[in-house]
Amino acid sequence: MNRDWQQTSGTVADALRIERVAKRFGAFTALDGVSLSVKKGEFLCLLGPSGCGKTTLLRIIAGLEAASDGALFMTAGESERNVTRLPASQRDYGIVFQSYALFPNLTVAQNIAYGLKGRREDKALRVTELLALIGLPGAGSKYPAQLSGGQQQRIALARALATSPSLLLLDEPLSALDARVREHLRREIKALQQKLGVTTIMVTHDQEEALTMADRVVVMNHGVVEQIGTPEDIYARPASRFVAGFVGQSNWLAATSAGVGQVLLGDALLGATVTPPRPDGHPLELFIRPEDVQLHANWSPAEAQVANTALAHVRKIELLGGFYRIALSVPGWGSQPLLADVSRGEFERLNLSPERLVPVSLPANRLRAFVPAGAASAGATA
Ligand SMILES: Nc1ncnc2c1ncn2[C@@H]1O[C@H](COP(=O)(O)OP(=O)(O)OP(=O)(O)O)[C@@H](O)[C@H]1O
Repeated sequence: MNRDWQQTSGTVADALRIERVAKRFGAFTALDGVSLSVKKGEFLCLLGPSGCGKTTLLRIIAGLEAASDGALFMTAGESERNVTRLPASQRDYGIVFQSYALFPNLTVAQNIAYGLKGRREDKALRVTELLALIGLPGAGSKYPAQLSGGQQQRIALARALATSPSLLLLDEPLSALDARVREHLRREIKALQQKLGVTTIMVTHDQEEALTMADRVVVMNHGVVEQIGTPEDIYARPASRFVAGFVGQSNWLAATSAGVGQVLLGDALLGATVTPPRPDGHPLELFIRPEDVQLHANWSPAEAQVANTALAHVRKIELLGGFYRIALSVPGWGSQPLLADVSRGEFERLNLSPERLVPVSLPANRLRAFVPAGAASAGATA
């Protein structure tokens, strides 16, 4: 047995383990101690803004770039292998890049068969199987230029899957396609990945893509991992100020800490999730999604007693397709702008109109407090 292989216990559920990987380009640190593991059969997305290091991490996993520090382990059967120094050609993965990267002078069938070894008839059989799998059964004799962008990317996917690799790496595979094709292919790739159960890591800067396709999302910023979680975790329970601001729409309200689980917003004490606790008077930024802001039809005694409730002025009403976005300001909370998203049915029930007063609540379990970006001891809610 190769000495790089070792029996492991408890980690074989992980297809890939990355331990404190760093990458430096001269004096610049592109990755700063990234650790994560990918479960067998999982679809993991690396999400982050341009330059955060996600492509560099994918290239290190592929062996196309060497890590400056740290280690990578891949699992095969019951064994885990240290692949940190293994050349790309000896790693078991298929890869799809943003640009289709098909050979223009080879037919679709020849492109797919490119990495396959063995008898000609076996290869032909495998190509037919793969073409059926990606929904292009008759395309084998065509050339890439005769296919649309979306079709070419499906061929690239078939080529990456041809050798049945244990790991599928996708580097922004949809970003060169137009929106409609992109959405369609998202669903196709996800369905194919689930059908084959192939462990997949996809790089994207598109949050919608990550949230709709991934089992877990790794949010990166400036070469570090900000949060790893399910799409629901990332969206509803962001672990840092950066994640909260990067993913989805959010309201940000300046407040100060005021005791355990409480904040002072304008003149009002509100309940909020503030962890770790901050000393009283510490500046905070309150975060709440527009769809979590609740509007009430009446200012009844029952509503008045709901915690975190006050009267708001309706400033502006916008119809954004399937829902209304209502701009509010609440004098009792310092009159900072506050957006609320309500469904069309809810909008009718509320009978809203500009300059009306409407009771508004910020549910304490959806109201999260972060230390403002750039403030000392940058902290986050858990
Ligand atoms: N070969 C290189 N030499 C020097 N700097 C590099 C090299 N490759 C990447 N970088 C730098 O490392 C940082 C991370 O790059 P990377 O391509 O991983 O980012 P990314 O998150 O994938 O962004 P994008 O979506 O724009 O590709 C960037 O600031 C980039 O300029």
